[in-house]
Amino acid sequence: MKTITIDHKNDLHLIASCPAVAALGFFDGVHLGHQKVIQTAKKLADKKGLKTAVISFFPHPKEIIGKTGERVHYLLPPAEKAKKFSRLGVDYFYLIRFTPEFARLEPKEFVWKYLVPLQIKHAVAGYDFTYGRKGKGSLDTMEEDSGYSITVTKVENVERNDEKISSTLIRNKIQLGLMEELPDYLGEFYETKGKMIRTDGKDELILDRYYMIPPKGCYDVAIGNGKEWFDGRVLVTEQKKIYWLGPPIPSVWNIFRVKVKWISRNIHFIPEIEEKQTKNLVSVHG
Ligand SMILES: Cc1cc2nc3c(=O)[nH]c(=O)nc-3n(C[C@H](O)[C@H](O)[C@H](O)COP(=O)(O)O)c2cc1C
Ligand SMILES: Nc1ncnc2c1ncn2[C@@H]1O[C@H](COP(=O)(O)OP(=O)(O)OP(=O)(O)O)[C@@H](O)[C@H]1O
Repeated sequence: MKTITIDHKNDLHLIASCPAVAALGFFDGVHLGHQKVIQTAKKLADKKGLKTAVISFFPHPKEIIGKTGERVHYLLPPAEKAKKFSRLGVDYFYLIRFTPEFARLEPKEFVWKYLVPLQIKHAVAGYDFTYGRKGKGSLDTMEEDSGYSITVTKVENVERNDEKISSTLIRNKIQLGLMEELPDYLGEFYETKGKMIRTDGKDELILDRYYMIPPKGCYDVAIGNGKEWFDGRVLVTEQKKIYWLGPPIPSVWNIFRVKVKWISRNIHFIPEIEEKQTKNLVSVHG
């Protein structure tokens, strides 16, 4: 898969792309609803003999046009989103820099300045996808906006428990520490990346940017070093610091860079007691 970052300086006619079916949207977390949209685009592309593209944005539109200072709690950094797209069989990931200037484009301007030069022949999105200034464009307006050069497919909502799966719903679950419920929405456990560092005799996990950390509590997790997974427990403190609680990690493990799969909140461990104990931890390495 080719990732192409686009800002207003790019001349899109010079980008080496092929005619494609594009899935459109922000796709934070690449949850099961997003996967359905991308799989639909892929199937249609295969049928039409075209490439599959995802057109997305960064940062999140809310950070640019929302109330000043509004912070979006991202589920995944763009590079991890890209890996998930690649696994779904996407050929081109066009990542457009969302700027105030870009947000002001009228729906038609977006279609003619971006979709047409990128050779998008067919667009796929969910019912609630919008584009252009004040989100005035939708799949219902895209065919006309493009002078009927782009056809569209609207994907039915993917639901769980009578509710539309959404990035917002997943963010809310994480904020409540309901990590064990996430596979129902993501199709797998929530996975984050970071580094494990030793500070004051304790092993602290520092997540990379653009991931969410659940609230204060003890969690069962699995950490991965790229080859294998190791089960253990972490403590998340009020200040969102994450400490490894054990069991001791085999010393042969290179654990500087780690993946962390958040499995469930462990209600048998009380954060206050664990926090006191971490103060006495000397080493968790075997
Ligand atoms: C060219 C363009 C301009 C946009 N301008 C606005 C805007 O003025 N206000 C707004 O709330 N959203 C704006 N958006 C964001 C869209 O409404 C929408 O959130 C975005 O395309 C992602 O779709 P999704 O939320 O369905 O994933 C714009 C999007 C595009 C592509
Ligand atoms: N549950 C779903 N079923 C089908 N399509 C979906 C679903 N959720 C989102 N989509 C579609 O996937 C694309 C990306 O959507 P978007 O990033 O807005 O997801 P979202 O989960 O609704 O996010 P948020 O909660 O931040 O609004 C859009 O085309 C959107 O319509």
